[in-house]
Amino acid sequence: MNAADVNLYLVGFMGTGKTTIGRAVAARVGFQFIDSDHQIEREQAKTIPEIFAEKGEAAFRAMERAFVVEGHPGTRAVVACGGGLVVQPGNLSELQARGVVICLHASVESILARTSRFRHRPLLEVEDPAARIRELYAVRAPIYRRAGSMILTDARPLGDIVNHVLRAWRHEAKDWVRQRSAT
Ligand SMILES: Nc1ncnc2c1ncn2[C@@H]1O[C@H](COP(=O)(O)OP(=O)(O)OP(=O)(O)O)[C@@H](O)[C@H]1O
Ligand SMILES: O=C(O)C1=C[C@@H](O)[C@@H](O)[C@H](O)C1
Ligand SMILES: [Mg+2]
Repeated sequence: MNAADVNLYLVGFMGTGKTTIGRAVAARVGFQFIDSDHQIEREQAKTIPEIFAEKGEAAFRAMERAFVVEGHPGTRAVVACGGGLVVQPGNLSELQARGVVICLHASVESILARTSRFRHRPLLEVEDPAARIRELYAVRAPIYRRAGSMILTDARPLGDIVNHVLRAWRHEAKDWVRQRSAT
């Protein structure tokens, strides 16, 4: 495969900017943009809060698993992954086999500010969302660190973050192709 066609998967905690950055990066390179949360909502004809309330988190995780295994194209896609998608065993290695994985990162303060504006993240619908973010981030941090190169999205112009992601992706796509052709 040509390095210029390799998929990009954006992973990371809620509110780190996967959807926003992913859409902008896809537009820059003319790739298809896919968001796992949006695709699941479309397929289920329900919002994520409705899925969590009516079917439970475990059912949502099974939908994410199905998305990873069969829900997206082979090449030329930028995929924004739901914040908990790589926490489920096996999903990260599937993504890494299909393209470059980059992890977006942000401080608890930024995440809190960005997620408090909208109420569509059921895991943060608690009395003390800051404590919940710290708690969840602590559990997930080792998994996110393993996922791929980390790009900080705090207090930086969106265009800078997009350029940084593009550079990291281009660089890593060459290694990704090299490794695959060596095996
Ligand atoms: N670099 C940034 N600076 C300021 N605001 C940002 C930045 N990136 C994203 N935002 C804003 O933060 C909010 C959350 O961003 P976004 O929905 O892209 O996050 P996400 O990582 O996709 O979250 P989730 O995992 O819940 O889907 C949005 O309102 C977006 O406009
Ligand atoms: O971090 C998480 O577990 C989640 C993140 C969102 O993208 C959604 O997938 C959902 O709200 C769960
Ligand atoms: Mg998103």
